[in-house]
Amino acid sequence: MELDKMDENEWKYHGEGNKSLVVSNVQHARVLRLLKYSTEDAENSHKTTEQAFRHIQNIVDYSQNVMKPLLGEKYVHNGEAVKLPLDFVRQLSLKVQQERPESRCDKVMDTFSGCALCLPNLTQLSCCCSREHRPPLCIEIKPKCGFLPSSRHVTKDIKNKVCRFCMHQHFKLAHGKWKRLSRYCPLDLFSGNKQRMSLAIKHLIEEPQNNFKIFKGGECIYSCKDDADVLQDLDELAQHLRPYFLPNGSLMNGHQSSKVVLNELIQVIVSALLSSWDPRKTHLSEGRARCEASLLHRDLLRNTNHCLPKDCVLDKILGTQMLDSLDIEGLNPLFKRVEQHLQDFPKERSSLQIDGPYSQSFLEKIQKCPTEDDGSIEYAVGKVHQYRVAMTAKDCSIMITIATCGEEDGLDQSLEIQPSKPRFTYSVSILDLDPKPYESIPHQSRLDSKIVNHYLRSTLPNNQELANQSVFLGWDREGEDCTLVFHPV
Ligand SMILES: O=P(O)(O)O[C@@H]1[C@@H](OP(=O)(O)O)[C@H](OP(=O)(O)O)[C@H](O)[C@H](OP(=O)(O)O)[C@H]1OP(=O)(O)O
Ligand SMILES: Nc1ncnc2c1ncn2[C@@H]1O[C@H](COP(=O)(O)OP(=O)(O)OP(=O)(O)O)[C@@H](O)[C@H]1O
Repeated sequence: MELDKMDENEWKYHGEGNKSLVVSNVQHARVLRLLKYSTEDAENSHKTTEQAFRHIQNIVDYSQNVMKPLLGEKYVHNGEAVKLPLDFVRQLSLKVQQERPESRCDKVMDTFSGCALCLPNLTQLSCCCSREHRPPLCIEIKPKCGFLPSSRHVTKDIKNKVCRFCMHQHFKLAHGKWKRLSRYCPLDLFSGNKQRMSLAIKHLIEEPQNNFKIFKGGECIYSCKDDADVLQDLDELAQHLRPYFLPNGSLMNGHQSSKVVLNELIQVIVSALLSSWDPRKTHLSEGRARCEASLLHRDLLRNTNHCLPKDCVLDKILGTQMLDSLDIEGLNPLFKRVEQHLQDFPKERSSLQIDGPYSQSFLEKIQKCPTEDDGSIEYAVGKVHQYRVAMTAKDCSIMITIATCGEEDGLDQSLEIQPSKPRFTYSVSILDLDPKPYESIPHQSRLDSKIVNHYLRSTLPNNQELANQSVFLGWDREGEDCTLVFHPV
């Protein structure tokens, strides 16, 4: 890529999240990830080129030096910070504007700094040796948090029974973020049990929200529609997938074939998520792997063995998420200890690496953090760093890219679901591995209370937990909507 000869016509809109907008190159398997600002402070908060470049370099360093060692070399692509001509970035911003979903237009793309992150396009296969030349399929899953907390600091028993995602669904529905509840439960996906995993993926397909997308040849063919009233068209999706999963000339009729095709897709996703070269298993603790809100029959939840192949992508993500060992409720006092220490010794902010640099020594602070609280600032900082890394792992996405291949395509990585079925070459990657800001911890604490209180109020009206704890009624001042809540004493 020649940075001084950038042409906006060679790039197109690819997708976006809350913090960044992504464009893909029409010829090469590369994307540019540009940061976004909220429209209110776009004028005031834009950074100088040097500051923006440092910010993006921090993301690269964090991916490379912190997340890659934790998640595994093969899954993480840290990318490269680049400086682009301002004219190119402005033209690009105008070009992509009409493609952007309305729900994301509360933020604008950074057109001031010219800085971006250049990454491989993970919807393409780097070595696509398929002889059939069918465009690769890519399945993107944002799995979210896959375990229940076991921390003794948790004050609400419901947090030991129902997972954060399932509780959060009710809060999101009430606040208009989504129009329907998703039946997906991350604990089913992370269970390692193929039946539970298949059901989790089926629920993601039914209601993708921001947790599931499919790309074909780099184009997004399936995701949550901006008009969330519209139900997903599964037959249309199956039409796209049919050539990959059903042999030519299959006589199956429309609806029947859609079911078969989607089922095959689910089996391929499960196999890719569980694929590992390591024969060992990670056993999951029973109590942390079952969510009472999951729709699965209790017997299935109870009678299954919960384990993940060691080093499969789910094992790596779950292990990193579990660095949050204290839960936000146990972390909060340690965050306050760090805050107090920084007030007393502001110069130590840099040696404690509160805002980076995300170097080898940042990783060491995480890995060498004492297991018991010895009252030290080192313990508190280590736990805060661990929590932030766990937050990144709770918000990352998995990309599974597959292409059909024949018997003769001697491939290193291939998925064979059953000998009679098509074989796929595949790659699995993890994306969106940005550091979560230290300053966001108080927000996490407030959000946690809001989600749990809302869940208790909305799903369990005569809830014993609330009844036991409430002595007087008051207004939740943290809530944007000033909802009536019970205050524990
Ligand atoms: O807090 P959560 O669990 O709602 O996660 C946020 C995500 O919402 P979700 O629940 O996945 O729809 C949210 O995703 P959406 O904007 O809702 O697509 C972001 O990923 C946000 O991260 P960041 O602040 O942009 O770095 C995420 O915030 P962090 O908590 O990871 O900072
Ligand atoms: N390297 C990549 N290759 C292909 N597609 C990508 C790549 N990076 C990002 N994308 C696409 O762009 C979308 C937005 O990227 P990303 O998730 O990094 O944004 P974000 O703003 O950080 O998200 P969040 O809302 O989680 O903060 C992704 O969901 C994915 O579809």
